[in-house]
Amino acid sequence: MASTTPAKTKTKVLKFDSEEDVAVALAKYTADLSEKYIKQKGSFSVVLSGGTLIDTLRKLVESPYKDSVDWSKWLIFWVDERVVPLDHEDSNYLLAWRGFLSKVPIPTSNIYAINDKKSPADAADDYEERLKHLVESKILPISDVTGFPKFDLMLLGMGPDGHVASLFPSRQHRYEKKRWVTFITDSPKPPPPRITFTFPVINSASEIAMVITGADLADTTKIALGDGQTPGSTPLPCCEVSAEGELTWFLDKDAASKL
Ligand SMILES: O=C(O)[C@H](O)[C@@H](O)[C@H](O)[C@H](O)COP(=O)(O)O
Repeated sequence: MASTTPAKTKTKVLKFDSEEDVAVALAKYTADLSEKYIKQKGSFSVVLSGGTLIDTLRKLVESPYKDSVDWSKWLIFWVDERVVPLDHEDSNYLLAWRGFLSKVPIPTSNIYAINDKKSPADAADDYEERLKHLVESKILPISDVTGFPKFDLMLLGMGPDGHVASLFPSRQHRYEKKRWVTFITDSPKPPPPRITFTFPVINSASEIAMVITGADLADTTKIALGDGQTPGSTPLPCCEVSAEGELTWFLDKDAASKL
């Protein structure tokens, strides 16, 4: 199989005066990509995270985008999900449903939530199988570069410990190279059971937005963008993110304060 590390990622770092400005810019960026990919390939596959990302996406469900985006062509996935019932307060699906998905007309059949009746291991297998089925049905393409599925846009957050998705610095599954989706039963960030895309899948995306706001992320942002020192000998997960097309960092003033 071809290398899982794309040759060279184009990285853009955008700094904004406030979280509100990040939200405005993120909505325009996402709506522009939606138009570009729908024109190019007839659909737009978007991979969501949990955490504050959904709130930062809030401008996308307002005017003008609420009416101008062709929501019928969107496909929604999760880069990671907590293995809890979909109506549980900890569910990333529920978070996204309340803050985003319930406000726009994305067909329900295009929303790929996890199977919440399964154990973490089985839920990861099930999600990977469903992705494979979408590839076979030519709904999702495979990257020519890596051989992993290629999503149009991944919207990622980051933890102060440098985790992205549910790939944590101190957990071995961050090094998974073969699976598309893996699981963890002892996440250091609660709740403990989670499934997550692996780096080969994340790094095969056409576009990735790292959406980072708040002073508690300033040190990690400095490390991730290469100006600081990584504590310990292995790079933090946030330093391993790359995209086949473009990686764009959206930072507010607080997150960018140590750059
Ligand atoms: O399920 C999750 O917990 C998330 O997907 C996780 O990867 C999140 O994106 C980061 O922890 C950042 O979270 P905040 O945006 O809340 O800081």
